[in-house]
Amino acid sequence: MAALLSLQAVSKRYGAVQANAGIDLAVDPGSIHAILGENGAGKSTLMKLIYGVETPDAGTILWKGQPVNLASPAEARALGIGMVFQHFSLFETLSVVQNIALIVPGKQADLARRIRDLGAEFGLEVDPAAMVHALSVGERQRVEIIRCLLLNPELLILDEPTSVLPPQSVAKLFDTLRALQARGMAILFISHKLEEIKELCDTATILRAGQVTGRVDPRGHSAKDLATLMIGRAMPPPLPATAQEPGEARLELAGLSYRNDDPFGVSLRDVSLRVRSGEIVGIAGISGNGQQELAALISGEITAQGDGIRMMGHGVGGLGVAARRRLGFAFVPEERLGRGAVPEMSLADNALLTAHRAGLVARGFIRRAPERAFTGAIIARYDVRTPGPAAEAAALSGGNLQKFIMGREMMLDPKLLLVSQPTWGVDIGAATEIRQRLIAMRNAGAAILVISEELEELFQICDRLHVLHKGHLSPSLPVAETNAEAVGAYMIGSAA
Ligand SMILES: Nc1ncnc2c1ncn2[C@@H]1O[C@H](COP(=O)(O)OP(=O)(O)OP(=O)(O)O)[C@@H](O)[C@H]1O
Repeated sequence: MAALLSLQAVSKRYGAVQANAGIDLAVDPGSIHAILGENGAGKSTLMKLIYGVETPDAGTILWKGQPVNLASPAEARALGIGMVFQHFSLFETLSVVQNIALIVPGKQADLARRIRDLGAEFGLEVDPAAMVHALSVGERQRVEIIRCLLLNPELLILDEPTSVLPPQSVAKLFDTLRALQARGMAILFISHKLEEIKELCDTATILRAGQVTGRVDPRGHSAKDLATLMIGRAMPPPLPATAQEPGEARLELAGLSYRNDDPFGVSLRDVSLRVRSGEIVGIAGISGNGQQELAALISGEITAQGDGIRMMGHGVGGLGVAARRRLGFAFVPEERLGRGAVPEMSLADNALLTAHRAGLVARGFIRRAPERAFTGAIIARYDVRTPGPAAEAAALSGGNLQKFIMGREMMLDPKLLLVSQPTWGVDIGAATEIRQRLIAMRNAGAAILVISEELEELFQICDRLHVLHKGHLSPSLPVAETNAEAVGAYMIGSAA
């Protein structure tokens, strides 16, 4: 059987970084082919070459045996290649159907119907009339996947498609992908979740530092083996999360309600929550159930009237982000590009954005040497793979940017830390390290609130959990006394 797509000795360099070096790859029709590798290994770069976003410096790309020069994604799409990116490319001020109509031909009414049909068939439900800015990350991803499927591609590239999906949707997505595979579609699948790769993929190509270091059938290897192949060394052992007596309350929400005027947003009802010094509290739930609103209310991006929110003992309902940060609050938002970091600014200037109080500014002037030193320390401590503090945030691989933002906020040594999706897109070695650092911060007395869709992660690091469902928060569930089924029942609203 001839390969649908093959790459021969393909290379791509960005300045000092050899992102891909002499890569050979063959993708057969009807196969689900995993690309594995740690953060910065060159996976996204390789996919961009295949999708015509970037052009290789050397090597050949063959489509159905014919050499092709893909000068743009439009050319790749015309051949039958579709791609869903790690960072989404939707216009926030347009509706779902308007976004899709930009790429997929057809009348909007017909498209809306096809979006609903595909959604129902593949478990990718989304309201075609909803405005994109009001959608959660998980919902936006559904829109991206639907947009690709509407063009009937022969090869579908998915760059970490499951990183923001709740477990139920992952299972549904896998059913979708298997159905597409059964129709002969080839799928290139990037994921850091090794269990998923074992479950779904029939081939895996492993990249390390831009080169192919292995080709395996993932079904015949344990997740541990795959991790070792990927990172070139054994995994660090997990840190035991020993319980300790929590101290004073650092965050208190008392009967907080928030009416969202956006018809597609979620209103919060009577939310009560307390996070004390020395504990990690998790917010579980499927995205789009009020997580964005809750995070914005706690961070101060939305200021609520009244005294429903207390931080470090102060009523902060009317205070903005900067005033809350001055009390010792730090925050990692869900969207790393745009809100967590400014893409076109250097890492050093991105560090300055929230860490300016860490001695980086004097009398209104930026102190460049301390700024570089602070940024260098984040890079070293959090193993951010980048040429240095002068690199643009947008040039970092997804996982490395996430490590940078997490590192920046954790280096501030906050009294209270709010983190949304702490290990989104981060490889398995770095994810273990980030979780260990969160536990170490807790042990040193920090109060930490983690919003995550990954139940397994929450069970690993949290002392207590709440579940957010349709804007309503469940009672506090001590992790030692609950299990995934009980939490799952709250997640779908079948437990009161
Ligand atoms: N536009 C760019 N400019 C400069 N360097 C870049 C650019 N894009 C990628 N790089 C660098 O190329 C290397 C490979 O990045 P790539 O995004 O392909 O990694 P990845 O394997 O997809 O990582 P992740 O798992 O974190 O998404 C990284 O060192 C990255 O910093």
